[in-house]
Amino acid sequence: MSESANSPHPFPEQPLPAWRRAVIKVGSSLLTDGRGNLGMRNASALASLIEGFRSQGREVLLVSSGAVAAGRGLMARRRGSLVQRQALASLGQTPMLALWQGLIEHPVAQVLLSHDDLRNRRRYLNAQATLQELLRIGAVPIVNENDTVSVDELKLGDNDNLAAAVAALVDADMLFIATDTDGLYTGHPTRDPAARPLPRVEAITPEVMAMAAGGAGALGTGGMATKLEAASKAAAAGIDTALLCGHDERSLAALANDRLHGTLIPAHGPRLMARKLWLRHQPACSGRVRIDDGACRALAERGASLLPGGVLGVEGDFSNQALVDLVSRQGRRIGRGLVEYHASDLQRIAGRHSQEIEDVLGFHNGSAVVRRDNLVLLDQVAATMH
Ligand SMILES: Nc1ncnc2c1ncn2[C@@H]1O[C@H](COP(=O)(O)OP(=O)(O)O)[C@@H](O)[C@H]1O
Ligand SMILES: N[C@@H](CCC(=O)OP(=O)(O)O)C(=O)O
Repeated sequence: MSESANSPHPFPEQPLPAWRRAVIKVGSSLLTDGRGNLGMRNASALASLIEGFRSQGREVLLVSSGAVAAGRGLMARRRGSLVQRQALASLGQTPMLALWQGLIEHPVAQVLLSHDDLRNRRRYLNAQATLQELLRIGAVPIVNENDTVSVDELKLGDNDNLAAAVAALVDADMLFIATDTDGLYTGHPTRDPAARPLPRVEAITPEVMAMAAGGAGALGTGGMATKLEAASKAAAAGIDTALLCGHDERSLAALANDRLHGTLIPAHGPRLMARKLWLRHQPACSGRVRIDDGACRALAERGASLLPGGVLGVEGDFSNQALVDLVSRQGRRIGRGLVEYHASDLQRIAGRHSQEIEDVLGFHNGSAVVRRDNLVLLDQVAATMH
């Protein structure tokens, strides 16, 4: 097949940025037919591509949708209510994984994640360590949402965003989102006769998001909108994203040669440490720490750690390692970070020299209240929060 039925106008070929570790996200539309039966054809071509990358010494993680659609095929059921879809995901997950296992020669490893796993610092670090170890031993991790417990994700069709989160989690260089259309068009590719291909998108502006307003295909859930959200998060994390058609032979052959027929959304800047990304994407803080002008300057201008001497006061009851907002004397939010001391202990060492911590508290968690590698400034936070 040279041109997808969902892609009325071809995309020009362009070079891909160099990459060594990539996340490839495969949508339900590529793995199942209209009735939800799992299909070998596209999966087989994608598996060959993955094997080709592996033989070049490159690392690949797969984020695969298709569990709900496969479960639906098994039970000959419509998607139904949320709990019915969760049950279908549970039924369809094993056949979906078995499909990949039969096609990928390297060992494949099932990884089920929910957004909560990425929100909780300890679970996040555990997931990161497991994925790194799987890559180290040469396995291909196959990630999906843990649909049994992920209520919102099923409603939103969030595997695109999950793929961006996984790419950041493992410090990937590249995020490939393979779907049933060639890339981003200026309007819905089959419903809008004026829709034109966009081979490169520098920034996901509201105007670009509006192009994806047409919703998802028959089997997918998020449509282009969640793919653009994912690309925006990846770009902010310093990761390039490519949107491409996963059932177009020409597109897959080009990819094997580091060329793209699709949409490239380049990274905005250098890659950020995964730890800082995690800090940026947390929705809420447990408390506030008010800091003086000298501390504000030291954080902003010198990238310094926050020391107890710069702390004016504490609001909220938080434990050590909680995420707190750092605010100026006037109450302006400066940044956020993981705090080394419990709120009540921090209150007692506020304004003191680091050397006095042990005398005051009887113990010592280090000289900093928030260490520089556990801290992000507001302009960095604002860039990706929504
Ligand atoms: N501007 C657009 N450009 C390309 N595709 C679009 C656009 N707007 C909506 N779409 C739809 O998004 C679909 C892909 O998303 P989705 O169905 O969720 O796939 P997947 O299952 O791969 O995640 C396309 O088939 C297309 O119908
Ligand atoms: N976790 C769900 C996928 C949800 C989803 O995001 O689907 P899709 O839009 O096809 O990527 C499943 O395995 O069916």
